[in-house]
This record gives sequence, structure tokens and C-alpha cells, in this order.
Amino acid sequence: MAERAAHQLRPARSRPDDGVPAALGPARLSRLQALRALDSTPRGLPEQEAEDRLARYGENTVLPEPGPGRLRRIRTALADPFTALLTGLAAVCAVIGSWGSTAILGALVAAACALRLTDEHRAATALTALRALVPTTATVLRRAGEAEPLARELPVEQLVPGDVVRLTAGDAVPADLRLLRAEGLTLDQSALTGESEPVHRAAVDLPPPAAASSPFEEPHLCFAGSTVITGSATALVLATGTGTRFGAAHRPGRVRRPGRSAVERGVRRAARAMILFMAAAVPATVAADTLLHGWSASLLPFAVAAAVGLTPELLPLVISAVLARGSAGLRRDGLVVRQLPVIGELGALDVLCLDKTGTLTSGETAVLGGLDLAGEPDQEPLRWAALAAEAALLAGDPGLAAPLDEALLVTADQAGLLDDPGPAAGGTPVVLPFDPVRRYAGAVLSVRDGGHRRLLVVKGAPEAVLDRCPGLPEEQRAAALALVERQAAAGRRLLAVALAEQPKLGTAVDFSGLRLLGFVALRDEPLAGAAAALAELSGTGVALTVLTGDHPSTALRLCEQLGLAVDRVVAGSELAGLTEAEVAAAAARGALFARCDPEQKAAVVRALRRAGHTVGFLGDGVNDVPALRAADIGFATPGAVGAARAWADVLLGGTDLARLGRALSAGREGVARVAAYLRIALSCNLGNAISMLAGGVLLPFLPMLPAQVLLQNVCFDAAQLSFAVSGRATGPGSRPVRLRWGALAVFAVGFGLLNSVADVALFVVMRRVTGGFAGPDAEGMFHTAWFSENLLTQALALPALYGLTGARLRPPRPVWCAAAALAVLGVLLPELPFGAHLGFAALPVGAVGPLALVVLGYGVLLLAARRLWRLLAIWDGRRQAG
Ligand SMILES: Nc1ncnc2c1ncn2[C@@H]1O[C@H](COP(=O)(O)OP(=O)(O)OP(=O)(O)O)[C@@H](O)[C@H]1O
Repeated sequence: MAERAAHQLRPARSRPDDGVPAALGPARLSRLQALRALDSTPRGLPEQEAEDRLARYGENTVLPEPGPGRLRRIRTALADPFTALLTGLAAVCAVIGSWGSTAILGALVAAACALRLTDEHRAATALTALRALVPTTATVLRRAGEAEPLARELPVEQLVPGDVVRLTAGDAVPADLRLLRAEGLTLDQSALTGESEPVHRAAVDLPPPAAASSPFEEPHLCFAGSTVITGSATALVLATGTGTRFGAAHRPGRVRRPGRSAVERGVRRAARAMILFMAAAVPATVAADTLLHGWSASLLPFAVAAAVGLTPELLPLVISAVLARGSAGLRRDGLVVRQLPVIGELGALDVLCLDKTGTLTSGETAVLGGLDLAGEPDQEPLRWAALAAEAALLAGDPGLAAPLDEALLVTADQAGLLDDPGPAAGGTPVVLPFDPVRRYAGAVLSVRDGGHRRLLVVKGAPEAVLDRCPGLPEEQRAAALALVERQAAAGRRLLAVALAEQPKLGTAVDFSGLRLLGFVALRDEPLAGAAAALAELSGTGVALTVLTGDHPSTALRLCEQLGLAVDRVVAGSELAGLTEAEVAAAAARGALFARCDPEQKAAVVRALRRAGHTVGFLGDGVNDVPALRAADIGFATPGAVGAARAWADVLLGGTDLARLGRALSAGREGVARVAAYLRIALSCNLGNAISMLAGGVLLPFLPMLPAQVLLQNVCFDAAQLSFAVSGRATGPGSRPVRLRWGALAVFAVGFGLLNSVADVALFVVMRRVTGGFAGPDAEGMFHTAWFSENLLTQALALPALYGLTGARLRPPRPVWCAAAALAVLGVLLPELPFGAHLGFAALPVGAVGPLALVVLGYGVLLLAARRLWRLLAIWDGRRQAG
């Protein structure tokens, strides 16, 4: 039978894309039939059989790598639009035998890829180290011979088809599974489907007759690559390792949230625009020249040189260097950034959502003691809560132990409440794990007080526990809620504790007799330094909003302690009655969202993103995973559970929240630098494209010789490398920095035209100086003058246009040095002895004055245009803020 199952599983390996996972064969059967098909039982596999199957199927290695693999990273780096463009141009240069250009372009491609790969490799190594802390085990039922099955924690690699596993909230689904039992199970399977909405799963005995359109919609199946958000389950392993659906469905772009980062989008648009420039300007120049002056063999190399000249070749290199520099700076501060583009998102971040417990509070909850229903000290509720906590801690995955349960157990133990083993002891307790949607946890304990009884202990959020106490008179309920409210206003939060007798036989948990016993009072201290860090963050133009599962009054009190202005309190249950726009507006104004379940937290984040904000989410718990994944940037605290860390984009290496400010500074500076480079490169290249076209029409010869175009290009590119060299960090500035394509395009056209005006002025001047371009040296003199004017105007543009962004970014010294060097080269190069070989001719003295006048005139116009642009930017900033 096991052999047959093996055949049913194998086709997935040979036909990964056939749309039907091999495991769907047994998966379409009833629970019992599926167990039989895999030669298993509800009690799991015998140890020996499991070992045999492990040898036959191999290890179950299906969990995602911390980052994409090396090959995929190389492919992604090469697929970058500019790198691809450069590779294409290098190929064209090689075909026409222009080996110098091929070598330069090839070196640029290699450098850009190497830089990007090195940094991503470093981040992946750091992540691998961190992932060693993430639990990678599964709870598996295995039998030794005919003995009772034992629930054992095994490394996920050892799972085999036919194994029976248990799942609880926070677990990564370790293989493709068929549910045998499920309670309140919801999964996040966005890594497989791209859908961020959680999905409900149930252990239906017979799958619906008409197969769902996708196996991911089948109600009774769970696939490797998804994460359990709530509930618990027992399931049969259908497929492991490469036989799972994960291998086929796991594609790079689908693991992370869909859509590219703002910087990537901006750069792609710039790349497209440059390709369009080239595609239009180069053939137009060649056509104009041919029409007016006839075809010449030198037109082809000129066309290639012009195409190379119009491409900002250093774009990938500069962007990788700038982002890598930002990420290296953050690493020194103890922050791990998963992928370079996240630095760009950090620059644009304008709303930061914060989880409360464990994120804004120290994570060590102080247990103040038990209270009876009147609010008087009574240790009984604490003792029962601690016994339930102990059962949960013993049954659960140690990596996912709730800090609250640990605190309850330690406090009760220290108070001597657990010294006496009776009345509660013996037997294996049934545990209802904590679920952030239900907001309570429970355990059925065996009690020995004279006879044997079974007692259900439920502890959790007061409203949730009260709802499960059917016999509670209305006035007692109101009094209990009033007590909770009073304690919350004083900064304490209460956990309600209730008990119910259980029938002797049967395993189903019976809530019907649940009786409220009392409360446990807790206090969470604000995280040291959090108030100052949050004040600093809101001073940098980031709206802060708290999303918590806790009681509104407790959360409000903490916000007061931290100095966070709360505009309005919204309960999670109210969200359904609000439109997305209303939710986003409330969050952006600093609303506090309390009693939110994990999906409600994610819904607020999604509403903010749809309203156009760049949203960060800082969290630590399993209940934060959907929001971490929905956000543009997920931040995980150092104490975060494995699932939260695995899905975060940035890992804060220490509890100090001031690190967030440093992350924003690095992001804003990175985006500002990339924007500065794009502005100058695009405007100068656009200016050159227009001037070449004008030159093709106005001049009786080629506007520039191919070698001159390449030389000028190499000089300008080398000068722009200074952009990658950081000056001193200047702090985050007062507002987010975005790469706005519209503004970038207007800038490039405006300043590009200004550049062309100077060029055309030079054409007119040189026409006069050379007597209508007559004489043998006219062409050489014109080329010298235009080469010098080009480099001199670019030298002026470098520092003048560098700092025009929201971030306070002054040109660093290397930019000044590069500008000076460019100016010197512009004047000297044509005059050097080899200048004649490149087609330059010495300028007559009479040309120097007009040339200087053109450059000076350009400088004056440039400063005036810069001033105008700044005024427009300030006006635009005010308009957006208002
Ligand atoms: N282990 C637990 N056992 C029983 N009840 C719990 C447990 N953990 C939390 N609760 C209750 O459920 C409520 C919601 O918990 P949840 O984890 O969603 O949010 P939180 O920890 O209060 O806040 P945050 O969302 O800011 O982390 C808590 O306020 C508490 O009353």
C-alpha cells in the first residue's frame, strides 16, 4: 500500500506544472480512505515504517530559504532594466567591433551585479543566522510497535507521507496536509497564492464533489509554504519535500507582497524613458543628417556612440552602491535589511503602525495578583490561570511559548500557589491554545479532591470570557466590566478566569457550565526610551498609530504614558462599519485601534496603503504576522516570535526604538541620493539628445565624432560616481522622500531644455566664429568648443542640482571635487597632444570669450531655475501637508 502511495506522490516531481498536485489523489478521498491510501492511521506511523519511508522519499526540505537562491539573485540582478540595456548595448558594440566600448560596458554590468549580489548575500547570511532561532520542528504522532502514540517534536526534515502532525497558531505548515481535525483554523497562504486574506480550513470528511478551481481553495487541505494564523489541527501528511505543491507554486515575486518598491518603480520608468529617448533621438539625428547631407559610413558608429552616450550607464551601479551603503550603515547599527530596495521604501515611509504589547511595552508583563469579582485580592484566579498556563506551556512549541503564560506560572510559583500538588494534578490535560481571534485559552485539568473530576479552566480577555459564561446575571456582568474599565484606566489590565465541570467521559470540551471565578491583574511597563524615540519619529513627518489586541482603556493609558497623541479610539469590531477611506484617514491622524484581531490589524494596514501611504508595521507576535506581510515594510522586534521575524523586512537588532529613526534617515538619504543622480543624469542626457538632433539639422557635419561622444560620456559618468560616495549623514529631515516620477520627468525636461538652450547658443556663436562653419578647421573647432562647453555645463549642474530634495542633502565633498575635475578635463582634454587624433582642433582666441559667456549665461539661468524649482517644491510640500 505504501508503494502505491509513493507512486501517487511522485508525478509532482516530474510534472511540477501540470496544475494538479500529485497528492490530490488521496486528498480527494474521505479522511479514512486517505489514511488507508497512505497506509497510515489516526495514531500516526510506527517508527520503523517512518524510517523506511524517509529513506525512500528523502528529507522534507520545503521551507522557504531566508532569501532567493544565488542563481535567482544573479538572474534578478541581470534582469534589472538598465543592466539589461547595458548588456544589449555591449552586445551591439561587440557586433560592430567596437571593443573598447564593449569592455567598458561589460565592466559596468559586472560591477553593478557584483555590488548588488554582495550586499544581498551579506543580508541573507545574517538572516540565516537569525533563522536558526526560528523553530523548524513539527509535532508528529509516532508509535513504537503497538504502544500508544507519542506526540514528538521532530525536525521538519524527518516528516514522511503518512505521518500525522499537529498544528497550532504560528506554525509554518511543514508539508502538504489533509486535515483530520481542525478547530478555528485559519491560514495565511499568500506565499502560494498571492492572496493576503487569511483562509478558513475545516476537516470536512468528504471533500465537495465538484473540485474547487484551485487546490488552494480546497477546504480540507493545507499546503507547505503557508502559516497557521489561528486555531489548531491534526492532519495527515500527503506529500513532502519536492513532492509538495510549494516547489511548483513558489515563485520569487509571489513570496513577498506583490508590487515593486517605489525606488524600483521610479528607476524602471527612468529606464523606459531613456530607451524611448534613444529609440527616437538617435534614428532621428541619423535621418536628419542623411537627408540634409547624404549617407556617410561614419553615421553607424556615431549612432551607437550616441546611444551609449544617452544611457546613464552608471544608474545600476550608483543605485546599488547607494542602497548598499544605506544597508551597511544599518547593519552596523544592528538592523538587518532583507533586500536592498527596502531602503527605498524606508525613505518614503509616512505611516508607522505599532503593535503594543511586547513592542511598546517591555515584553515582561508584571503579574500583580489575583482579584475576586468585587476586585478584592484573591489568589485563587491566579492559581487556576497559572495551572492552565503550565498545561499550555508543556503542550505547545517551546519557540512559541506565550510570555504571558510564562509570567503567570513564575509569579504563581514564587507566591507558593503551586506548592501543593492537589487539588489539580495527574492525567494529560486537554489544551485549547490561545487564539487572538477568540482571545482566550483554556485547559481541561484532572482534579483530585476526594474523587476524580475534570475541570475546564478558561483565561482570557474579560469580554471574551464573559461571553462564554452563560449563567452570569446581567448586573454581575456589568459590575465585572466596570471593574475592568477602572483597572484599565489605572494602567492595569485584567485577565478573566472561569471554571466549568467537565463530564467524566468524552473528549469534547463543554463550556456550558462556565462560571466566572475572578481576575488576574497585570501591568505592562512602557519600553525604556520608547517615548523619546516616538517623539523623534513623529518630528520627522511620520504618522504613528497603535494597533493592538488589548483593551482600549489599557492601550490609551499606555499611549498617554508614551506621549502619543491619540485622535480617536476605534475598536476592532467597529472596523466593519467604516469605509477603507475612513479607516485610512483615522489611522493617518493617529487613531488608536484596540481589540483588533490579526486580520483587523492587516485590514488597517491595507486601507492605509490603498490610500497612497507607504506603511510600516512594527510587531513581535504571531498575531502581527498578517499585518507585517500586508505592510510595505515589516519591522520585527528582537524578541519577536519566529513567524514574525521570518516575514519581517527589517529586523531591529536591539530593543532601542531609536533605531527606527536611524533606519528612516538611511532610507531618506538613499532615496534623495538616487533622485539626485536621476535628476542630473536624465536632464543632461535629455539635453544632449535634443542638442544632437538640433546639431544634425543645423550643422553641415556630425555634431560630435563617435570617439568624442564616448570620451565625454566616460568623463561625465566617472564624475557621477561621486554620487555613490556618501557625505556625512544629515539626519532624517522633516518629511518622507519619494521618488516621484512626474516631478522627475518635469525636472528632466525643464533642465534638459535649459542645457540645450546653452548648446544651441554655442552653435550660433561658433557659426559666427568660424564664418559659417567654413574653412578646414571649422569642424574640429566646433567639436572642441562643444566638448568643452558640455563638460563645463555638466560641471556646473553636478553640485547645483544635487541637493534639490526633501531631505537636507548638501553635495558631499567628492561631488565638488568631481565637478572641478570635470571642468578641468573639459578645458584641457582637447588641447592635449592626442586631442588632434580624436578630431579636436585648437580654438582661436576670439572663441574663448563667447564660449565663456555661454557657460556663464547657462550658470546664471541654472541658478535662477534652481531657485524657481525650490519655490515650487516648497509650495508643493505645503500643498501636500495641508
Ligand atoms: N496566553 C494568553 N492566554 C489567555 N489570554 C491571553 C493570552 N494572551 C493574550 N490574552 C488575552 O487576549 C487579549 C488579546 O491578545 P493579543 O495577543 O491579540 O493582543 P495583546 O497581546 O493584548 O496586544 P498586542 O496586539 O499589542 O500585542 C489580551 O489583551 C489578553 O486579554
